[in-house]
Order: sequence, then C-alpha cells, then structure tokens
Amino acid sequence: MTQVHHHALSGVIEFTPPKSGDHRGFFSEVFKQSVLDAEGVETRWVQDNQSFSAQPGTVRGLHLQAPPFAQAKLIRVLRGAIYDVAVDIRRGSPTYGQWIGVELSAEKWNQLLVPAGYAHGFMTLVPDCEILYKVSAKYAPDHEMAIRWNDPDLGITWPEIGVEPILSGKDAVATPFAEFNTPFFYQG
Ligand SMILES: Cc1cn([C@H]2C[C@H](O)[C@@H](COP(=O)(O)OP(=O)(O)O[C@H]3O[C@@H](C)C(=O)[C@@H](O)[C@H]3O)O2)c(=O)[nH]c1=O
Repeated sequence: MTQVHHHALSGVIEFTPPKSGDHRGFFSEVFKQSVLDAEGVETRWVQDNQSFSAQPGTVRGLHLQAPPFAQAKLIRVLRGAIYDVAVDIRRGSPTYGQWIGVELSAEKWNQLLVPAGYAHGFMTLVPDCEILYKVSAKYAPDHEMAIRWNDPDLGITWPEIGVEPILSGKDAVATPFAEFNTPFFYQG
C-alpha cells in the first residue's frame, strides 16, 4: 500500500509507493490515479517535466504559474535528494505565507503533491539530482511568476549544506514576498 501523509498545509500530500525488490532489481507503481482519487485529489495531469542539477546547493524556485495555467505538481526524485518546499500563496488562506519543506530522495522513494495556489521550489542536497514531476497545466511562460527563495518574510529554513547556492538569473532577481501580488484567492 502507498503510504500517504497529509502535511500541515492543506492539500500538500506526501506519497510513498511500495517497492518490491527481487534478484533482478525492483518494481514500483510510481503513479497510480486511484491512490490520488482516494485522497480527493481531482487533478488532470498534462505534462511531465524532468530536470537535472549537477551541483549540490542548486536552488530552483520559488515558482508558480498564474491562472488559467495554475499548476498542481507531483514531484519525485529519480536520482539524489532535494529539500522540496511549498508556500501557501492563496490570499485569505489561514496559512497564507506559511511553508512546508520535505526531503524527497531516490532512497526514500517519496513524492510530494503541491496543489495549485502554492509556490514551489527546491534545493539539491547532493550532486547529480534528477527530478521528475507531473504538472496539471501546460507551460505558459507569460503566466510564470517567481518569489525570492530566501525571502526573510517567508523565513524558509533551507538546509545548511556548506556551499554557495546556485540559481538561475531569473530566480536571483525574483520578486520579494512583500511585493508579490498573488493571483490566487482562498476558496475555503
Ligand atoms: C518550466 C518549463 C521550462 N521550460 C524551458 C524554459 C527554459 O528555457 C528552460 C528552463 O526553465 P526554468 O529555468 O524555468 O526551469 P526551472 O527553474 O527548473 O523551473 C521549474 O522549477 C521548479 C521549482 C518548478 O516548480 C517548475 O514548475 C518549474 O518552474 O526550460 C519549458 O520548455 N517548459 C517548462 O514547463
């Protein structure tokens, strides 16, 4: 049975599918719609994204796409380990501006569901991290938004791994949280 853990922020769910090993290697049902259905996740996945980061301390995020291209994401790690973060950016939410961080790794075999209405980002913890994630809306560059990963107003406790963070040019100049005009509104 897939282990399911609902995190403190609503809709953020961690899934750990079972893995059966034998003398050949292993087998695992890494995505199973019925497992998500059982948790009330009504999401249609339209795209799979894969990224590779060679250096530990690589930070990607915090990213989101605005409606009508808002994306839920289901994230897992094929190789290596990351600290994966979701920030509630739904205006009016009782947990607006709160974040959650979960270590995802190939070893743990866990996955994180980050619903639409959250900003998402991660830091790689080891060299050569390969990430695969499903998204529920197509890539829409005109609707992309980014919030500064280390914004003091968010106060995300990123892991101390003793290296300088590596960011894209875009992420290095991302919007401070105080200036971020969220396109999401809490629906209750
Ligand atoms: C996200 C994305 C990027 N691209 C292109 C644009 C660019 O040329 C190249 C790299 O894009 P980025 O620098 O935005 O990639 P990256 O910084 O890895 O962006 C990703 O970060 C994580 C944290 C997320 O949550 C994702 O949704 C996505 O925003 O890939 C696509 O073609 N399709 C896509 O869906």
